[in-house]
Amino acid sequence: MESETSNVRNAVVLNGLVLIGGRSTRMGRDKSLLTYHEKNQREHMTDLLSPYCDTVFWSVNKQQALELADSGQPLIVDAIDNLVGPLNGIMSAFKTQPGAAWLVVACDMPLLTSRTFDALLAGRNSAKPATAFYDSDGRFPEPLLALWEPSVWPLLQEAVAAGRYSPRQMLMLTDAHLLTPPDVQELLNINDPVAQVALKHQG
Ligand SMILES: Nc1nc2c(ncn2[C@@H]2O[C@H](COP(=O)(O)OP(=O)(O)OP(=O)(O)O)[C@@H](O)[C@H]2O)c(=O)[nH]1
Repeated sequence: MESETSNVRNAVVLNGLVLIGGRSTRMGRDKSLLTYHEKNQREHMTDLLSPYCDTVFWSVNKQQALELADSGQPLIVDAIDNLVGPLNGIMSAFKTQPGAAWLVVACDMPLLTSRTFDALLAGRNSAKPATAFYDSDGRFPEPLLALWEPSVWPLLQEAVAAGRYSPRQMLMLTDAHLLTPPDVQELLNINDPVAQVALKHQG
């Protein structure tokens, strides 16, 4: 009975969202256009998400929306006024399709593999507003790889109205279901050229 119930809950559309709308000020170049694998990060992440998702969207800022208008790539444009940061992408996705669940990933996690996504999907608890991993210190949720359920949408709206804009805070406030990642190294963010060079030397 339990598994039947969770199957019914999981019958909602699951979309992918690759966050590429950031400013990349620390990197000095658009992080989503960096190439660590055969394709740049925005395309590589799309390939990783595709097997799990009905449609994979790129979460873009308004300038990128103009540049990518003819790309054929499904886009979600930041639509929340005065909100800069990844939460704008997540909120805008729910605004577009409130009834869908969203598998959201940042573009700057080049070590992610399907092993981590398999674990997230296998550990999904759709009775909770979100499922995510503990980050490298093992105490807090990693904010930019998470599966957000439709039930989180009103909670996000309330939080933003109260002036809270951090996805990590959202996961904590909403009592997200948290998992231990199969390999915490895969959650590494590469935000600046020093980290990028260190990664190259490491690999
Ligand atoms: N759609 C959207 N995505 C964002 C926004 N800000 C950040 N992101 C994405 O969220 C992820 C994490 O971004 P951060 O590293 O915190 O910020 P950033 O702007 O990319 O980089 P910095 O300017 O160096 O802080 C990346 O995948 C970004 O592309 C935003 O305002 N809108």
